[in-house]
Amino acid sequence: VVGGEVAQPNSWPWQISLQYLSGSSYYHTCGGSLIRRGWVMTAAHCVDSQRTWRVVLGDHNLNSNEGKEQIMTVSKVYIHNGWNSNNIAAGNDIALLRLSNEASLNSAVQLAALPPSGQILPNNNPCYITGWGRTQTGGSLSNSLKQAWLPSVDHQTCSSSSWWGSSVKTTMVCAGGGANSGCQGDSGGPLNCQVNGQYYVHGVTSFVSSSGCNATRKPTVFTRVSAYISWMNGVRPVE
Ligand SMILES: C[C@H](NC(=O)[C@H](CCCC[NH3+])NC(=O)C(F)(F)F)C(=O)Nc1ccc(C(F)(F)F)cc1
Repeated sequence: VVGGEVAQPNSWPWQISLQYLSGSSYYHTCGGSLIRRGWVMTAAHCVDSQRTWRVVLGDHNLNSNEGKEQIMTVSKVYIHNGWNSNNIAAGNDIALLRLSNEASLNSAVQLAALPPSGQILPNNNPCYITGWGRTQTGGSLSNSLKQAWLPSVDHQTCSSSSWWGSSVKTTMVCAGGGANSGCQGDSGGPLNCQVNGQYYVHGVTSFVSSSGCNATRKPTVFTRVSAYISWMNGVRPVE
């Protein structure tokens, strides 16, 4: 997250850290959202390589044990059939992770609220991006979870020629476009948008400009969660 501030610990209790095993250590690579006690929603581009994954719930500072963490291994990865790793602009950058155990829900670990199928946010809807991603273009990951104010940008604006043009599809949500943005390491994490006083996860962080995370008129682009509700229900039959 470029800009914004360090979040109050556990104030986004559905945010998870997706980590991969390298040698004898695990490393943060992406964010995600807990959507059922045994299921995490993340980006397909985060998990389209063969790795040993784990999910950390209830975390704030990735480098210290604060006692609220729950560490889960991943038993199965479900990547959207329409995902093409050579064409992120085609969309479908969404995946579900089946956890090996069910999370215990408490003040630090909660389920994300998902929007109704098909819901489209108006322009400039209040939203926050959260994540442990780079804090500057080319910078390092954040040790502590960050949040940044990132109001939604409607499709008409976001797909205009001086913005993202045809790289942005209607199955995506744009947000920001100014000094604040997502950045590498925030992928897969939530865009948390306030609707009628409650936060819903409307986006899965997908891409930013290759010329810089917070490039002007290149808002952070998210997979639009409301376009994938039925796909998710098909993957994980409602428990
Ligand atoms: C460096 C930048 N990285 C990204 O945007 C990566 C996703 C990369 C997936 C492929 N390895 N995502 C992020 O950094 C995220 F945190 F914002 F989500 C990037 O590649 N951006 C980008 C690439 C292609 C296109 C497009 F296809 F539209 F031409 C748009 C943006």
